[in-house]
Amino acid sequence: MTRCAVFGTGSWGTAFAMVLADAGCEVTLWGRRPGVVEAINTGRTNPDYFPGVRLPDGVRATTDPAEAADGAEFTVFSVPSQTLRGNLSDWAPLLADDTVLVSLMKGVELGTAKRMSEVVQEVAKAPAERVAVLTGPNLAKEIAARQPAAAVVACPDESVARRLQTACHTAYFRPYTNTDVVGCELGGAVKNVIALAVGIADGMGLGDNTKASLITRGLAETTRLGLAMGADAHTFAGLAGMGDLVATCSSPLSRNHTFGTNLGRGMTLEETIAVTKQTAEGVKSCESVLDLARRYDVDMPITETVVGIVHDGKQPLVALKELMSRSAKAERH
Ligand SMILES: NC(=O)C1=CN([C@@H]2O[C@H](COP(=O)(O)OP(=O)(O)OC[C@H]3O[C@@H](n4cnc5c(N)ncnc54)[C@H](O)[C@@H]3O)[C@@H](O)[C@H]2O)C=CC1
Ligand SMILES: O=C(CO)COP(=O)(O)O
Repeated sequence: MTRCAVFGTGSWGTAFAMVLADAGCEVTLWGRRPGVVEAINTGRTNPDYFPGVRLPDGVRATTDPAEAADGAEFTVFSVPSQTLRGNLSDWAPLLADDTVLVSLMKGVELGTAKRMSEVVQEVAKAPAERVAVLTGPNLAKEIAARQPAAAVVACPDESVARRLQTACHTAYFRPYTNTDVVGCELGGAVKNVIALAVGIADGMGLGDNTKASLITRGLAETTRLGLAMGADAHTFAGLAGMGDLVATCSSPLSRNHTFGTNLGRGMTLEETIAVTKQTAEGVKSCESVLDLARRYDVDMPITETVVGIVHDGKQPLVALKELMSRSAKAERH
């Protein structure tokens, strides 16, 4: 039986552990909080994230990272992007040389502007061919309810992507393979920033034309950055790009969307952070995405606007007026 380790008992770590177990794997979840680990092992549920959802028998949990990592063919990471480097420094010595390292995370590291697979490669000293990412329109609560969804598993070594595809393929979860890791990761990280923008617009009471325009132009700026970084344009028209934008920008389940809505309704940043219980990656990653845009000399006006509102205290109405008063352009430039 395929053994998997999943580091992180939050929303997505737990739901993806369920997917792996439903696909026939034996999964050990690592969690830092003993109460959650105990509840998973004895109550067969994760009450903090999915109360009432029974976890498959193939999932157990531990607070011991060595126990989680032991014998894992796939080692999956699902902690907040900004803590991964610190976490993985502790775990790296425990990981087998041949385990496939899988990132579920949709963020870009502050300061270094590195994608999560780059952080994994660097800290675990693993070649790119042994590092994979999983992304796409996968709101954890819907996956935990076993509603049908598709995803992308990306790795430069397609045979590794195929192995991961098999490991997480169930009747309700349909993963496709891709070798464009850069495009897949950027799609996931930048859509969180665009979801903040759409949420802000929703909170301001704006309608569907505004939403569609932000999604479409958001995809245009994601693609521009991706092309500058060597990604394949087709990736952005797929599940990692358009697919995840549609899910995240339209769903009240999205933490990024909800975060933006609260800001758009007039909450301060501090008030919004206080009511946000789970990880909204775009709040920090909007700055690192803008950092990438500057490093690659790419124009990303929506991302810039989000940074202005979230970090520089710009009023949404003022920011929106500035965005709309940019010079007229060709749709493709
Ligand atoms: N929730 C979702 O629907 C989806 C989330 N993702 C991505 O998955 C990643 C994880 O997000 P979620 O599980 O949703 O977040 P979450 O907030 O639900 O869970 C995060 C987990 O990390 C733990 N954690 C927090 N700080 C930590 C630290 N310093 N060291 C170690 N562990 C720490 C928390 O205790 C929690 O178990 C993010 O990058 C997110 O973008 C991707 C697809 C879907
Ligand atoms: O990535 C997600 C869905 O694919 C989840 O989005 P949020 O992190 O905004 O909840």
